[in-house]
Amino acid sequence: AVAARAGRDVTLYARDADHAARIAAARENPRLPGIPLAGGIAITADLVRAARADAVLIVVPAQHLRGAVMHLAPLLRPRTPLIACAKGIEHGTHKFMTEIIAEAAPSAIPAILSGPSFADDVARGLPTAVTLAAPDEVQAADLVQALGSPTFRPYHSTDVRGVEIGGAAKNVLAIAAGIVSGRNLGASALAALTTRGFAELVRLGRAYGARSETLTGLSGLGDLILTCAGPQSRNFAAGLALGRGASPPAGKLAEGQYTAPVLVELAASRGVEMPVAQAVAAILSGAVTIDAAIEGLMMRPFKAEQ
Ligand SMILES: NC(=O)C1=CN([C@@H]2O[C@H](COP(=O)(O)OP(=O)(O)OC[C@H]3O[C@@H](n4cnc5c(N)ncnc54)[C@H](O)[C@@H]3O)[C@@H](O)[C@H]2O)C=CC1
Ligand SMILES: O=C(CO)COP(=O)(O)O
Repeated sequence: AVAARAGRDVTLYARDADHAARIAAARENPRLPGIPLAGGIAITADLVRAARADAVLIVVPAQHLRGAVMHLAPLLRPRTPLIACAKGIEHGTHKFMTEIIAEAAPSAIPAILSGPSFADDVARGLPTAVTLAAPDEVQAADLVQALGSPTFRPYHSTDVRGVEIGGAAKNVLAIAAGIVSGRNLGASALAALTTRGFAELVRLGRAYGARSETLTGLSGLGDLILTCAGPQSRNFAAGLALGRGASPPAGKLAEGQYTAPVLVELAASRGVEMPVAQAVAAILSGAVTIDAAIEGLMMRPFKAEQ
């Protein structure tokens, strides 16, 4: 929808032919009900046709990115920008989204699009600002020109890893924010949790050489604020349910559930303290109860704020 609004010729690919046919007939994606697809958008289940593009946005969940890119790679023209829109870290390999693209499609140009942007808001054409990062600044700026419009404002960046860390970490922290709300711990606790969560995100980012303007920018602090604000976020909603002693809503992708254990492993491998993320991972694995995790966070030794 964004690319069409920016004047691009757009092909929307779905791997399931029946699903593609239903979207084409209804001119609406069932995952975004009530939002008509712009007339010019072509729908296909033919990957060869979809791959004949000047640039590709890949919007599969993080743990499925490698598989999707492996199918796509042999069909792409060399040096096609492949823009990952997923937020996460691959299990087992600890790889970020653009690292997976670089491995699975070595002749493509890896890029990442991230920032505070609920699909529903973006598709409706509500004002949105995001970060688009690629290793080469001219390439990143070209992609911004191709996708930007009066309602969608991408900022370009070359800090690919900083953008990826913000997007992956904020989902885990949003689960924690949801838990705090679900447990009725109050607005003060939610603000404290979000702020100390941000300190963790920054620590991990710094360990990877991320720029501070990225971590405090749209893809870091910006997306953390959005996702920790309420149940429109699926990650927050998952945490909210857990906090109330229920199961996360079925059929709603909460990437933070998959990212949490990998994020904790990654942080440990770099000697970075991430107690909130650690608590989320432990709650999700059943290693601790929510109340014990909260007590554990509050009982940590007092220290200087950093
Ligand atoms: N929905 C949102 O507001 C936003 C989502 N994201 C990120 O985008 C990523 C995807 O999320 P959503 O689109 O919301 O999830 P979703 O669950 O609504 O849709 C994911 C789609 O990918 C398809 N899929 C899964 N594996 C596939 C494969 N191997 N090949 C082709 N298609 C495959 C699924 O069938 C599904 O239709 C996540 O990493 C999420 O964090 C980022 C910003 C906003
Ligand atoms: O990443 C998002 C907004 O920027 C979407 O958040 P959820 O996946 O938690 O719904």
